[in-house]
Amino acid sequence: MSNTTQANPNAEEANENEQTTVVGETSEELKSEWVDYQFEGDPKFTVEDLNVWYGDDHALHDISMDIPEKSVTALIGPSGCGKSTFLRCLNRMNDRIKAANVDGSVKLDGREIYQDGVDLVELRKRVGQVFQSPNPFPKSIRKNISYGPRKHGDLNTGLLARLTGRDDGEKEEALVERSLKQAALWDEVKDRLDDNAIGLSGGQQQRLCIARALATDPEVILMDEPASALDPVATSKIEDLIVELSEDYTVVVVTHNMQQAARISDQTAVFLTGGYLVEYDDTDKIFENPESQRVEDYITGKFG
Ligand SMILES: Nc1ncnc2c1ncn2[C@@H]1O[C@H](COP(=O)(O)OP(=O)(O)OP(=O)(O)O)[C@@H](O)[C@H]1O
Repeated sequence: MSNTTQANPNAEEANENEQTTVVGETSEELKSEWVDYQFEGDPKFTVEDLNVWYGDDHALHDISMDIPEKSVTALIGPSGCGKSTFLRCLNRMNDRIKAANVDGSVKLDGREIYQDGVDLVELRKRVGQVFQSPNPFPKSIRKNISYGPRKHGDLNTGLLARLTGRDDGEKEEALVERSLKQAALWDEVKDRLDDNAIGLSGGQQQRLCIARALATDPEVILMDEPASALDPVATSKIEDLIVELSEDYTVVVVTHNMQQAARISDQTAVFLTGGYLVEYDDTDKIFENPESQRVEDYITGKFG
């Protein structure tokens, strides 16, 4: 059929231009090379042809990328380019947004998460999330940690459990201690576990939220601007923690702070305006020698 020619009479000329483009953004072929990040080890996530719409607004376009396990992947890019939308696709949090429509494939350990029959509670247990502003429950520090495992039926505590002799009090103590230690908060709160979490500083609250996410034994932790509401000292603690956690967990972090991405991540994906993934590579490569001119302009602060 000659439909293509009719629809785009300049197609031949365009093709010629593409072939002569060296570092141009018009070459789809080059673009896909820039996002074809090769790494050793297994992918935790395999994302293929992912598109997201909010009503008529096409927020993410044909995103394909593998995310390696037990490492830190940073998602960077200007405001509104779709970083949070992408992050929410990894544990299907977009399902909660009525206007959101997701098309494409996201596999976790090789198994499709966008298919009928996926247990979303189980998925979100495996893929935990920490948000931009610390949001502890207005409960004791201890209860913030034990809430998730209790909800998932992994911990029996409370009056009924005590009355029926199935109280997991000791297990709870161990879990609270382990999670708070993992989140580098134990030493600061061990003597006040029954105090309300709202009384903690912002940085402590955010580490408590990380401890809360860890308490349900996730494999992946998604973080959306986890330090943007914190002062430099608290930010530095969160950054150290992220690097430490990546020894055992797969961490995917959205950040506006490019120095932070450079400091903490192993690989960086750069999204640009309109919801396109433009380049994805080792963090050193992205920050020292990116392929895309637009990525270089963004990183050097020429726009965004
Ligand atoms: N719940 C929603 N309903 C409608 N549109 C949305 C919703 N969430 C995001 N969008 C739109 O989708 C696009 C991508 O937004 P998203 O929040 O994913 O970008 P972002 O890169 O994370 O931005 P920021 O860095 O400012 O947080 C934007 O145009 C935004 O307005």
